[in-house]
Amino acid sequence: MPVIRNLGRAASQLLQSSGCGCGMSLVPVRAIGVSPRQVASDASFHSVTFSESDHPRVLITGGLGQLGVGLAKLLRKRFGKNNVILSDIRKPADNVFYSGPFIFADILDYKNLREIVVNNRITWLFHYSALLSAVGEANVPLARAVNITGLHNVLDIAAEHNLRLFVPSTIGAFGPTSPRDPTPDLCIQRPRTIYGVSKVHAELMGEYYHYRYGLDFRCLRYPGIISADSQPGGGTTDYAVQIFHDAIKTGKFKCYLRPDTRLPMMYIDDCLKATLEVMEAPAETLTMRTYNISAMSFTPEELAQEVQKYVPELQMTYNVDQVRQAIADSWPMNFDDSNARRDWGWKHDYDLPELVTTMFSYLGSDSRIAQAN
Ligand SMILES: NC(=O)c1ccc[n+]([C@@H]2O[C@H](COP(=O)([O-])OP(=O)(O)OC[C@H]3O[C@@H](n4cnc5c(N)ncnc54)[C@H](O)[C@@H]3O)[C@@H](O)[C@H]2O)c1
Ligand SMILES: C[C@@H](O)[C@H](N)C(=O)O
Repeated sequence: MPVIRNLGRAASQLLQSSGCGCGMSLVPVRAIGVSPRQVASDASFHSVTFSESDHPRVLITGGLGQLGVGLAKLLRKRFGKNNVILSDIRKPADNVFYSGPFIFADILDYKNLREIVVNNRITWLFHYSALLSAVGEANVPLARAVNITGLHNVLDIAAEHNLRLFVPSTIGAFGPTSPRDPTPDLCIQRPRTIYGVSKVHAELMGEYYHYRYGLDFRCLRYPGIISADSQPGGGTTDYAVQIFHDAIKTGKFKCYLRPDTRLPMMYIDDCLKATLEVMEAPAETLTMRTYNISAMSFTPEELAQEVQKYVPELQMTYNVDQVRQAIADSWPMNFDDSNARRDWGWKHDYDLPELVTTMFSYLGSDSRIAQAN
């Protein structure tokens, strides 16, 4: 059992050399068939040290959802195709499979995830696996497992292997007792969805691991994200993507939120740009480890008016879904992201008109609109 012997040796060396005796530099390592042990956060038997000039070796979990494929594309452009591994528990489409490394990774399988990190010498991990707000309410036990147990696996592996870890949070981490207009970074967070509860837990656990074990944890609270070439995975803000597809295909859209429901939203390119920027920001510029980011806020009515500039005949009707409406009514209306703008220079590129123009230029080319012109 050489690995176990090494772990034991490292732990006892560290305990002996720990100056303050308070164990602050220890990271939690799970049992490998024996009782849990502690090893130095800079233990070298699993992690590989890279020089400053080397590219990170990246793993993206839950990478086949709305955001992961776009993130992989951006990171591969920056760090090289083979330095970015996309993973999920689903089967990738051909174009995704052939665009760069893809691997099966179930975040609930701790040992397999650990093996992937070790064998591929991962140094940065983007943890995208999650059940979003609406699907989470429909299956609370699964959401609890994926969003909370899965996060625990990722945190322990990241701490053990000195990874830089990005975990996205969300506007959904706030609740009805939070200030909603605007919502600052630090305020009451009492969300009423399992999704929101799990994201507050992720923020707090990540920050705790940062202060307790030195984990390089970075987190952004995303607004609802709008993308043209990927579908949302079952959230409350999905209507703002679907409206474009339905307007183009049928000229009609039935919205499940009330016309005056205001929520913060963002175009995917801004979201991914912010994610890379905060991961590359020098640690000393980060006065916090969890930041709000913002670009625009609109209601279904305002979005419809903007869409009607491209599809004037769009017929918008409303059939309110009580579950999603209650969620939206408890979320921020406007997001205060002044700390991100001050600390690491966050700046969005897309406002509402720019977003709508971009969506139609992606989706509109072989649509009814194009045929009519
Ligand atoms: N899309 C948004 O509007 C938005 C907004 C705020 C925050 N976020 C966060 O960004 C991240 C990515 O969001 P998304 O929209 O791409 O989500 P998504 O729902 O589209 O994709 C999530 C992915 O997780 C995978 N997954 C589920 N169970 C898994 C498991 N056991 N192991 C590994 N993978 C598993 C799913 O197969 C899916 O591909 C999530 O953490 C989400 O909370 C998204
Ligand atoms: C806002 C976000 O976290 C996600 N799009 C949801 O609606 O659940």
